[in-house]
Amino acid sequence: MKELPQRFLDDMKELLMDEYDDFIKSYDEPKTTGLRVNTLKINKEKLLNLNLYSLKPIPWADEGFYYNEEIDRPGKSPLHEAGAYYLQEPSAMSVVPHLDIKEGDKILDMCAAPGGKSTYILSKLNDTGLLVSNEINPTRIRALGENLERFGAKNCIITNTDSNNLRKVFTGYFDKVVIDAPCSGQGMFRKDEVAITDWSYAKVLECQSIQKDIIRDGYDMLKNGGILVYSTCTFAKEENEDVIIEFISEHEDAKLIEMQRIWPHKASGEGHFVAKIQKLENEDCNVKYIKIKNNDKEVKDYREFEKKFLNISIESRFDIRGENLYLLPEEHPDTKKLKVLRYGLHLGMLKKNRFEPSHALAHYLKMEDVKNVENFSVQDDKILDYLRGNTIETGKSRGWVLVCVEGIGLGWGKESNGILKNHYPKGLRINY
Ligand SMILES: C[S@@+](CC[C@H](N)C(=O)[O-])C[C@H]1O[C@@H](n2cnc3c(N)ncnc32)[C@H](O)[C@@H]1O
Repeated sequence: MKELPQRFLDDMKELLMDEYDDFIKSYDEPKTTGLRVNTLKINKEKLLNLNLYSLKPIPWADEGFYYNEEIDRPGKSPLHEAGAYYLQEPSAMSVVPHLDIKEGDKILDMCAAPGGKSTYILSKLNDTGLLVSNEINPTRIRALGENLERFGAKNCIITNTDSNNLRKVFTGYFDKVVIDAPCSGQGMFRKDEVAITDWSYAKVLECQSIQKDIIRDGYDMLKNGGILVYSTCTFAKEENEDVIIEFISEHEDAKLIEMQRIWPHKASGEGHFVAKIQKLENEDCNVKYIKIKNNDKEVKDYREFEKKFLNISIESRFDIRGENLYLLPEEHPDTKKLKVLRYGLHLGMLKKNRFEPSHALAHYLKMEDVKNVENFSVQDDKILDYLRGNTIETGKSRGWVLVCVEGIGLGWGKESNGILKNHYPKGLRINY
């Protein structure tokens, strides 16, 4: 490993005192790796029974497991492509449990890309409530979009803006806000040498200034009694306790519920800081809602697709943008002042006299929701062939078919003359 910066070592010595030597020794250990089960798609027992990886439970996350990257490759599995789990650094899984999510909660993830916390929130919401998943960086937001799509939830809006713009739209609205703040990334040193090269004390102070701004904005967006969870993957006190203590001292009605650290020399994880704050003041909510139009005529082709190929009928909460048909979330705040990447579930395209289902819909539907299904075991090479973009010989001619792995939707195929034409998106096809 690269040499650690002297300023970092001096600060850690001052902070950790007698524990400092153990902390430094932890840098000789291999980095930890984890996966988190998406309970919207598969339960833990089923994944464990498939016996694919050497999984060990992560103590602070019910859905989380350590895997051994020397022998396991969970990122290269059709189950990963199907959104059955998300690969996440184990200590980062400690954040969402602090939100104590209840079904129906309205939640904001303010710094969301690539989606570690947002995907966990979607599993916990169990397709109820609302998640607004925001990312300021227009490049990083692409990975966020793909990861959230794979998780297959309908009540989700993805925005691309800063905390100040969000605050103007959502003051006093959310039950829970999570701020996984941009930080100087000291907890990344063991897994990424670039994090060591990029680090400087100036960066600590620069991040602290951003952190102070975004925590204020995040707090304004909570309703009375709402919970804010602030986290970082850095060890610097300046970016953790100092930010929280200054914030609490400036907000009489903010109650600090807890602050917790995961240290790499005390637990199996790269390290994380989490603070939980409750808002005990009334804030007028300024949110307006989108008016839902009656568009039965425009969605006629979609309804025909539904009758022919699905066993369910989706609620009439449609939004049509050009050829694109969306299902609005149950809670549908008006976000026209914000840059929005995704507003609810993309159902597909309204083409001339026909409807073409989207990849997002394939991830959303359960196997039993669809009339025509080709379901493969994860060990079957045909599923890899499908993910590579190849056609499948089925001997049937049923039209739209949902291709599944272990009962989880992966993507569409269109069947005619005994051949299933591949509709797995070109940009997502695998090369292994
Ligand atoms: C620690 S990462 C988030 C990781 C993510 N929560 C996860 O679990 O996958 C911090 C994110 O904050 C974003 N960010 C940077 N400055 C920001 C700002 N002023 N407001 C909101 N987000 C910001 C960064 O682009 C980065 O994606």
